[in-house]
Amino acid sequence: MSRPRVAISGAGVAGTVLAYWLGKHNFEVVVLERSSPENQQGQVVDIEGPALDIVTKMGLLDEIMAGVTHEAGFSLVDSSNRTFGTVKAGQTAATKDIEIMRPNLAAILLKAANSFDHVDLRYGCKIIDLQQNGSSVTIEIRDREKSLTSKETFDFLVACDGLRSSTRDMILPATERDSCLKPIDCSVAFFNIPAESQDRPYGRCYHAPGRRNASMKPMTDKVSSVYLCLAKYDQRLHDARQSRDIVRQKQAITELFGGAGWECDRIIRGMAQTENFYFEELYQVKLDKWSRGRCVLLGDTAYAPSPLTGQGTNLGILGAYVLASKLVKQSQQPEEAFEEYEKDLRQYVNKSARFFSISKDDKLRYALRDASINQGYTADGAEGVGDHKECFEYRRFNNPHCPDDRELPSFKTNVDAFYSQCLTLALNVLKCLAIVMKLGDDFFDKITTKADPQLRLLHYPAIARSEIEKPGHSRISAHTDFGLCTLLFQDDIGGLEIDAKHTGEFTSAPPIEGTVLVNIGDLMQRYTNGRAKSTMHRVVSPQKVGEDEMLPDRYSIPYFVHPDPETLIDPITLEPGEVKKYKPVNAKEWRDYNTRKNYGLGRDKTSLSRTDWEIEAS
Ligand SMILES: O=C(O)CCC(=O)C(=O)O
Ligand SMILES: [Fe+2]
Repeated sequence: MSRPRVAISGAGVAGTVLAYWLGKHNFEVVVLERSSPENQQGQVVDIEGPALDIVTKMGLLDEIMAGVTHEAGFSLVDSSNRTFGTVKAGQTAATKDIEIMRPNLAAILLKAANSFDHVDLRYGCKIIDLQQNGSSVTIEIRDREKSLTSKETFDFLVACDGLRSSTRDMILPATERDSCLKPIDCSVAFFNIPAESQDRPYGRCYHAPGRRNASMKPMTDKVSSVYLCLAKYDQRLHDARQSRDIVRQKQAITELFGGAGWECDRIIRGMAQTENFYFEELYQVKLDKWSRGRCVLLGDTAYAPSPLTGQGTNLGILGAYVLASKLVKQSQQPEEAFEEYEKDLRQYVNKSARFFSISKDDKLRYALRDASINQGYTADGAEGVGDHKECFEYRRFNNPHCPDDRELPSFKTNVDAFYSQCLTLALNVLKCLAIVMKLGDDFFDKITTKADPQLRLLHYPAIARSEIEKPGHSRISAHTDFGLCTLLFQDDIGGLEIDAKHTGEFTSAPPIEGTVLVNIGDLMQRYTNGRAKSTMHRVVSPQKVGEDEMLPDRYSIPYFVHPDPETLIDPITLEPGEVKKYKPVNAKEWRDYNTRKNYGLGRDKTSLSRTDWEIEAS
């Protein structure tokens, strides 16, 4: 049997790791890279979790360790370079154990892939057309150096030529080409500038007004690496990006960051001189399916989490390894191998799916046990047999039943990072609510200094429509949330419905890309003496259900915002003679009471009678 012949477009991290593993298993591999070897771009990347195990298996750990940057940690600085906080390496996600310059990592991986005779790396080569039939893919390759165009046939093709992959455009149907790129309204530039003594040992990060951020990391004695970021859409930057004109891009950035404080003027002077300059508007890539026939997508080309997550490299390495292992097992049925690769890897791309995919016994090791520590796993049926869901509750202070990063690689780190972002957003949402309710804009600040809100990862397993539409059944039945407010993140399956005025009439609240839904909770209703009404909501069948009449898995993440535990929620009256509609409640007792009630966990131990706690549904 002849060995399988595979084309890989893109010699980045994912492409070279794949070439290595397929080469090791005797595949004939042709890697096509449009740029030249010395033209590898990129700044610092982290390697962690399963990706670290993979490079270790490749025997590359020592070489990678020799090339790591030596950053002692990260300081937050003000406009005069005064430090107002430092986080040492290893204490946070900001400085990882293994941080390496992307071009250095790429060179190490490339050398490893190149060690096999039957791996052929071709630079300056671009795929300009492709055709596939049921058993092979024929691609037309343009070799820039030789000014030649040739056609070659392969058993399959793997596209991993980046976020804006042109090979992907040839593989996907026209309707999906642009729609898979999701802008996140954030632009970044990175480049190196001459080092100065203050650049080490700590990386430094400076926030300037107007959603601007400048960060610097120590690289070598000679150079430091700079990141500039604007966290909003900007027309000038957008036009400059579209023009592909580096002079114009540098000009737009100079206008934006010149005079912004800290070392921004030094940075701008350095940027004017630097050759290694990269500027990009950030996107995520999201696709329902990563393969078409004999062609498959890998790494950022298929699933780009955006560079801000720091996960792109790790997912690229992991994806390449998983794809190689499936192809080695099933080289004669690549379509099946592609499906298995996708099934396995999606768990890592969708972080909450990662937790729910472990065995039920393992999940139960992290079970929620105590209402006063509302944290841990709850299985399908725990909140009543009519609901069809499983949850993992996560808190920042009371978090004893959470798998650590060794038990479930990267899980806690990822959820933690997301949790902090939610907390910042939640406190800002509360501020807005306080302003509109004329309570004074720091009203909620005073009662959220040690707040321990609850992030809930929710999984609604795939289920037949007939099952969910039986009387008394839903994905989650109609209810109000019991905290102050809830930030609700949903995937794109749909099915959430809302009855904001408690009239019994529900309207659909479909997911809107890039938005977060905010529910008012019962505690806010009590606190505002009924001025703000808690949002009644439920999750039922989505408006469109596939021909098989099955509801697919649905994932959502509510973030329930609770005040400091000792807060007394005594209704605020604003009008003369206004009568309080609710008795005062202690925030912790309220939270415990409702948790116990929802999960049927033990008896109510408070002195108040049940009626004191209930909040009317109308
Ligand atoms: O999954 C959803 O969209 C809603 C979840 C929810 O309402 C809850 O967990 O309280
Ligand atoms: Fe809810």
